[in-house]
Amino acid sequence: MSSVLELKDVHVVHKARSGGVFARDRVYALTAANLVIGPGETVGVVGESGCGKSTLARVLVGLQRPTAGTVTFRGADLWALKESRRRELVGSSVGMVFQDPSTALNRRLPVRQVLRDPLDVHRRGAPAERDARVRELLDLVGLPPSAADALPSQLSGGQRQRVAVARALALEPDLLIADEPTSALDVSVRAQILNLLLDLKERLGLALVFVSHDIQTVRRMSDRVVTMYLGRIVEQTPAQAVPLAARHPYTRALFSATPGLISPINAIPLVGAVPSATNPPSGCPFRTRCWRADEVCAAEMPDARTDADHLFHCHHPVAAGATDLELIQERA
Ligand SMILES: Nc1ncnc2c1ncn2[C@@H]1O[C@H](COP(=O)(O)OP(=O)(O)OP(=O)(O)O)[C@@H](O)[C@H]1O
Repeated sequence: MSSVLELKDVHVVHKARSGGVFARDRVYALTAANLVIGPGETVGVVGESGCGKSTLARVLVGLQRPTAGTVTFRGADLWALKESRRRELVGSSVGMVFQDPSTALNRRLPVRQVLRDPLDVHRRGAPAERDARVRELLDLVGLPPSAADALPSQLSGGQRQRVAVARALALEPDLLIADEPTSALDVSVRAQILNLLLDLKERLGLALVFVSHDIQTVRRMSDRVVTMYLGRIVEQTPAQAVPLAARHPYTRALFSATPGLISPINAIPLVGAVPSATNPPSGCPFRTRCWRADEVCAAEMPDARTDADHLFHCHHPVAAGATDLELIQERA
């Protein structure tokens, strides 16, 4: 498959922020991540808080340099490039929409300048063409031309997020990364922003990576669901087959706990807390909370197993099509 972007065996290790017990403590934010984003594809990323979703998003948009592994944009090894070339490649291939448009946009600049900035930095077209592009971008995200004169603080949260989307699209990227793009917005405008992203994706043929706590929305929006646990991608499932076709016990538990899906009352319990990312368990990261785990899971990280376009890391996967009730009974 041709790819817009590819991660191969990517690791991100941070020094622990103050509060780590020892100065040498390391946080394993992303471990051995392999991911291929195809043209026009929507990939949804799910997992509990702290599992590495934002770190993955930052790697995908070239904001986070991996500690190890390769990030390939349009066939080029991103971090092997000179800085100027890397900035140019990232700028023209990928746009990012952050969680909170109030902090993501410079409050002192009018919207016109917010949108012109990437065009100026990357010297796109003559000045008159840049102004025309600003008008085009506003139209693309459903804002009137008069919005160009407003300061971000004069706009509503939903309008600000539209400006943020327009800025992300300024250089005509192939890929848009949206990290929790609606969680800072009023419930009433969330659907509008999600619909805008889907509409733009269709009209512009964009690939979209959508990170969210809201797994129902991820499932609805995506072609493929990527499940993360403690810094690892543990499963990649075609979205229309989630949750019943998911084979990783964690994906099943995560989705069964979502109201409105399959069994809102009889959720598979996720017992215990996520272990610390400074001291992840040996073997499979989920094994300390998994009802199927045995000594093999403690000894070895499971290799990727594939089944058509489905991929999972588990020594003891659940049967495809097993119901939540069956899994709850098995667990009891
Ligand atoms: N700059 C950093 N320095 C130290 N640790 C970090 C840094 N950035 C992230 N981490 C840690 O790396 C792990 C992954 O963080 P990340 O923000 O990617 O998770 P997340 O899944 O996006 O969480 P959330 O859903 O709460 O936003 C966490 O343990 C986090 O505390």
